[in-house]
Amino acid sequence: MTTVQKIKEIEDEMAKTQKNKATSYHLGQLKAKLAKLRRELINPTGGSGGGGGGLGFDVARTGIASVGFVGFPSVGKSTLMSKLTGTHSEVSEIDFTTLTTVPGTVKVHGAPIQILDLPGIIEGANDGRGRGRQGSSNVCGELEPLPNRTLQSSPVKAKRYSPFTPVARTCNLIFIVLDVLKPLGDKKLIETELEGFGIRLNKRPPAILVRRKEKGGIAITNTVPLTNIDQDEIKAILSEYKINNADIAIREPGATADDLVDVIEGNRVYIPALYVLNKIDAISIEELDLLYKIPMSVPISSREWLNIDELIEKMWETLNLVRVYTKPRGLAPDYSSPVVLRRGRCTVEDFCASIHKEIAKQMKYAVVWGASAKHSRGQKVGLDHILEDEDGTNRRVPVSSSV
Ligand SMILES: Nc1nc2c(ncn2[C@@H]2O[C@H](COP(=O)(O)OP(=O)(O)OP(=O)(O)O)[C@@H](O)[C@H]2O)c(=O)[nH]1
Ligand SMILES: [K+]
Ligand SMILES: [Mg+2]
Repeated sequence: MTTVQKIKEIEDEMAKTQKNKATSYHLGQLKAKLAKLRRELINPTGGSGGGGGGLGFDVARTGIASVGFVGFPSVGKSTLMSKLTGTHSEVSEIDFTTLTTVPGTVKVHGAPIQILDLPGIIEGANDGRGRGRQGSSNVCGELEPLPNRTLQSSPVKAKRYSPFTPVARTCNLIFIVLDVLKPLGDKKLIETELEGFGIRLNKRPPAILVRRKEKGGIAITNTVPLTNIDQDEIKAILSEYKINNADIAIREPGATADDLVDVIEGNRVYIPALYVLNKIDAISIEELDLLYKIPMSVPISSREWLNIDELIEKMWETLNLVRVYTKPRGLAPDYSSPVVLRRGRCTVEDFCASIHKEIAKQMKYAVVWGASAKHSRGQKVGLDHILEDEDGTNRRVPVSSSV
């Protein structure tokens, strides 16, 4: 039996098992088994991660942040990418027009952001057409066009896997591009596809600690009520992973068995996602009103260039970047090309490192003004000072250097 067949078998069994006290141990076991099989699929040779590996598609990465366009064929990913970045990516009404990842760059508020136009998601891993999964022959990411997918096919019968999804794991933001003229169920199918690759959308890592020990058995503590997972499930999962001695601390409200599996597997990536609802030029105002109810979504028309400003603003907010303007001594700050840092990695040291790795070593202090500084005329700060968006700092950070 192939891994894909084994996965299908477990999924079928889970679908027909009702969750109750008597079945929770069994369900916990199945969830852990499923996660292990999926890991094999991401990374067939074993080992860690699945950050792309042999299945990924190498593309030169530029800019401080990247946005990957994920979606079924012909939803308008390339139309959007081409117009947004000015980089040509073939557009046509024929499905699977884009066969490799096409990178481009768009400058938003002075920050260069890489856009990755990914090929349309493929269906049919179960019947052997989902290339890239079974062997290593697909490492270059080349694909032949496949016949049009059937829109009505049920999610259980037609599992869709794309060998390009691993690229999505490395993005800072994912645009799930949907065609508003097609069934909304496609949203769920894409989410499931990405989840299968260890991608968690619009979610934080669960606050669950698993500390393995040499001996002493299993000790479970929880600071929140366990509403979605019970002791049997926890035990089944631990046993499936052959964890016999460990302290488990659950602090995540509403933690589930899947959360626990995620923590044990450890190779999950947590990426924000926006749902880009394309082709609104082809629907009525009443239908448009309904679309606005979908959380984290932006209705647009890439062909008619409608509502793109809102999309760019949402993209900017969600990327949560920190711009730092540098100021040469005696001159006005340079507002045109900020140093762009990512939230959580935006100390003065990170700032220095992004210019030159030697700078931090020589630096005694930096002068910073803006939201993170105490006074408007500038504050002397050390390497560990955390910068805020639109802060300014002196360009000649090293006191001694000859920059
Ligand atoms: N009505 C309408 N059609 C659009 C819009 N955006 C794209 N299209 C059309 O949809 C078709 C597919 O567009 P592409 O940009 O090639 O779609 P894609 O998602 O890149 O497709 P693949 O590369 O095959 O996965 C083309 O005929 C486009 O002209 C839109 O906003 N409105
Ligand atoms: K297309
Ligand atoms: Mg395309």
